[in-house]
Amino acid sequence: MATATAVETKENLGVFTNPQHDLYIAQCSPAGDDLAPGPGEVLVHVRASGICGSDIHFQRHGRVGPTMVVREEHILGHESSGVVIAVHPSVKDLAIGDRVALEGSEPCHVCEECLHGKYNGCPQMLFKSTPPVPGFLRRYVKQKAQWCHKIGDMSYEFGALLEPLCVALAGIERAGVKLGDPVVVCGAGPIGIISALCARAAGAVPLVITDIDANRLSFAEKVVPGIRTVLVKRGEKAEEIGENIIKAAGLRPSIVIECTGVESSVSAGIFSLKFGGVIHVIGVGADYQNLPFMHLSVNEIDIRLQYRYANTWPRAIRLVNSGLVDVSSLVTHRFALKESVEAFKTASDVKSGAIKVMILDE
Ligand SMILES: NC(=O)c1ccc[n+]([C@@H]2O[C@H](COP(=O)([O-])OP(=O)(O)OC[C@H]3O[C@@H](n4cnc5c(N)ncnc54)[C@H](O)[C@@H]3O)[C@@H](O)[C@H]2O)c1
Ligand SMILES: OC[C@H](O)C(O)[C@@H](O)CO
Ligand SMILES: [Zn+2]
Ligand SMILES: [Zn+2]
Repeated sequence: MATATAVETKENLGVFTNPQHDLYIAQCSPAGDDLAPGPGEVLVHVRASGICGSDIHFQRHGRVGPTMVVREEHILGHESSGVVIAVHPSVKDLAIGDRVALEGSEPCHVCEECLHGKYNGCPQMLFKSTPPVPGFLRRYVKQKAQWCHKIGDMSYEFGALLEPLCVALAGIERAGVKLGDPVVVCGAGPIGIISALCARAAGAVPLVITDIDANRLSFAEKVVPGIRTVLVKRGEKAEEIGENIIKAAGLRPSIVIECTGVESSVSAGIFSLKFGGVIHVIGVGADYQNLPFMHLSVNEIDIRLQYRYANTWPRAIRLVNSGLVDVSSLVTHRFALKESVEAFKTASDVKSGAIKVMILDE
């Protein structure tokens, strides 16, 4: 097996933010002699990376929640795929030329959560792009072979979309969606739309999606066959939104998959649910939120939440390859690595009509 020293490389460039909220492209590691992968590692040329809402959050607000805080120069990106360009001799199951999707997780493998297969709860987790761990938004990255998922001849863009699909799959599993379940998705961003695609594939019917942005709802109607929409007006009471959801669905749903993290949207989802229903919250938001406690109590509504995913990639790859979950319409904008600043502007501007913005490198 060749090592990185045999590989011809261009300048390694990364997409950075910092505590001053700048966004810039600069030289980054690994470079030069450091490009050679270490034991258990491969060197990957990152070919496609999606911009996630949390990348925008880290840049604009400097943090996600109270613990994930940008305290120094920081490389963004955790929705990436690429091609293996060098392999350490200890790695037996990857070869130069393999296309791989990169999983950002790097857990400890020995704690209780890891041993029980819930490595997303690992207290020692080093998650790429969650500060202080640098992300994948760079040209070259060294990656443990274990966290490279082979994607065969799948396109790099689809490979990058596997990450938000994994978020949605973990959501569908924890929400417990079954054939014929009436399901509501709150928020028609990428996570909401992919969750709706997954819920549909899992047999949810009827399927409703909400948003405050009419364009996002139109987009959802185009890509998720048969979905019904509810336009939420700013300042509208959660109870009213709940009623509108029930009207659109024609009944009280049994499951809400909440993909905004906005307090009024979480409450609206709760008010729409039937007795014994489940609200599964993927969205992240304010550190403390008010919920309609007594309504939850007298309706025996279960609240579940989610922190990323575990063991979802193989399933996501099968779903995309089989066409059961069609992610082909989600990418609305494409930029080259050197245009990343523009890419972030587009992804953060609601008026751009962006759903998923991809950063590509040749
Ligand atoms: N739990 C996890 O592991 C995990 C993983 C990935 C993303 N997330 C979170 O999931 C959420 C969705 O991600 P995304 O990339 O789709 O984000 P996004 O910001 O693109 O989408 C959120 C959507 O919610 C809509 N919205 C805002 N307020 C609303 C309201 N009151 N009612 C209805 N809709 C409203 C917005 O218009 C937008 O379309 C984010 O909070 C993100 O940080 C969580
Ligand atoms: O880091 C906190 C983020 O919300 C998650 O890691 C998420 O974006 C993964 O897709
Ligand atoms: Zn993300
Ligand atoms: Zn662990």
